[in-house]
Formats: sequence, C-alpha cells, structure tokens
Amino acid sequence: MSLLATENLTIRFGGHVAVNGVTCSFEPGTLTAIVGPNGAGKTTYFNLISGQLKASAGRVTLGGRDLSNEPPSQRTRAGLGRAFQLTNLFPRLSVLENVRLAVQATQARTGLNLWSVWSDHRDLLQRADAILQSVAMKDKEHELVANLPHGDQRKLEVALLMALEPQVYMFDEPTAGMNHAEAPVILDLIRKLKADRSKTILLVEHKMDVVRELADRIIVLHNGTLVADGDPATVIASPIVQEAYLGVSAKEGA
Ligand SMILES: Nc1ncnc2c1ncn2[C@@H]1O[C@H](COP(=O)(O)OP(=O)(O)OP(=O)(O)O)[C@@H](O)[C@H]1O
Repeated sequence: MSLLATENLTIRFGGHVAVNGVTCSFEPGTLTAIVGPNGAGKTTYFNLISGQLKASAGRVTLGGRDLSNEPPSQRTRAGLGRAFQLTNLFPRLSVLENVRLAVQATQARTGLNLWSVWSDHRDLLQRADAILQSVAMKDKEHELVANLPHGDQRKLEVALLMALEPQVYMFDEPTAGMNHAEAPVILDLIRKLKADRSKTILLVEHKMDVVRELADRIIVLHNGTLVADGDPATVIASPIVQEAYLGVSAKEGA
C-alpha cells in the first residue's frame, strides 16, 4: 500500500508564501477533502504534488519514493493521477479512441513493447470497453469528443484517469461549471472509485454538501498553512472552520 506524503512542502512566489510547510500524509482507501477560503493555497498544493510547480522547500513522496525532483509525467507514471479539466482529452478523436490511448499508455508503462501492444489489441479493446461500461458511456463510444456535452467530456476525463489505474486520484473542483444534471454523474464516479477502498483520493471542493457526503477526512488550508485535519464532523463543527474559513457555506451544509 503506497502512502502519499508531503513533508514541509513550501512554495514562495516572490515574497508571498502560497503553501507554507505543509506536512501531511494520505492513506489508500481514504477520500480526503481539502478545503479553505479562496487563495488559501489548495490548487497550489495540488500543483506541487502533481509536479506542475516545483517546491521552494520540502518533499513529495509516494510509497517512500521521493518525487520532488520528478516532472509531472514521471509522477503520473509513479501513480499520481490528476484530472485536468479537459486538457487531457483529444477532441478530434472518438470517445473509444481516447480511452484506448489511455489504456495503451498504461500497458507501455508496465513494460510491454510496441509489438506486444499491437498483438494484444483485443485485450486493449476489452479493457477500454470495460472502462466505458463503468462510466456508462458505451453508447457514445464512436462520438467525437469535441461533439460531446460538457458533462460527458468531464466524465470521459475521469474515465481516462481510471484507464491509467493511478494509486492516487486528484480532483480539483470536479463539478465546477456543471449543471444540476451533470454534477451527480461525476460525483457518482467518485463514489464508485471510493467504493474500491484501495485508492487514495484527494478532492479540492468548495461545496460543503459534497464534502460532507464524500469525505472520510478533511484538511483545511488557510494562508498556505494546514490549520485543521480530522474527521469531517469534527472539522466542520470546529468554531475556527465555521467562522473563519468556511463561513456561510458550512452553515448551509450543516
Ligand atoms: N503562479 C503563481 N504566481 C504567483 N502567485 C500565485 C501563483 N499561483 C498561485 N498564486 C497565489 O498563491 C495563493 C494561493 O492560490 P491558490 O490558487 O492555490 O488558492 P486556492 O485555495 O486554490 O484558491 P481558490 O479556492 O480560489 O481556487 C494566491 O494568493 C494566489 O494568488
């Protein structure tokens, strides 16, 4: 079982410390919600973990392996999977082709050469098929991604993440910009991932009703610092979070 950990993780932009000495670990089988006010450093923390930003100080490790100096592609190979709000999709390819490419990337990662990838074409298709079934998109497999509604594109993005079989799933406001019909589909996919119990899931989320339903644990960032960490009921109920960090949203979710 691989544990994701950050040790004293810090980044400075000029004089501003956006993430300040965050030490935290995330266990498989747990969905941790990361909350905090706007500008608290949540997305920056994600960027430091996935490698989009390089830390000024501190370390990111997965299963004891230090990833701090690895580029994002190596971190993905090591098992960190992040949903990138559609930037990972190939819009001019079909749904099936997108999933198949993601499955192929995984097989290449596990050491198969090009010839065996080709000879295992049928296995590839079966795996892609299973993923499409699991996200209920089999009926759209031949549609061009560019023609899909926004909600389906976001769903496909989660499907591509699943195809990569990461140990860690990172979602940054996965239902942002979605309508009332689209959001439940994404939340259902995250629920299914969670039911697997072997995955580490990190979720940056402002919507407290979503956090309350999905999170096993909540950590709170404020001014780049980790200020609370614990089970959802305790963290949400704590006066410091209610009054200073979550404000009206927390009360609405209560
Ligand atoms: N590349 C950058 N250069 C300079 N400052 C940055 C950069 N990225 C983030 N910041 C600053 O770091 C702080 C944390 O930003 P971040 O986007 O991580 O907050 P957040 O908690 O995700 O906010 P929100 O909930 O609004 O998305 C902010 O003050 C932001 O302006």
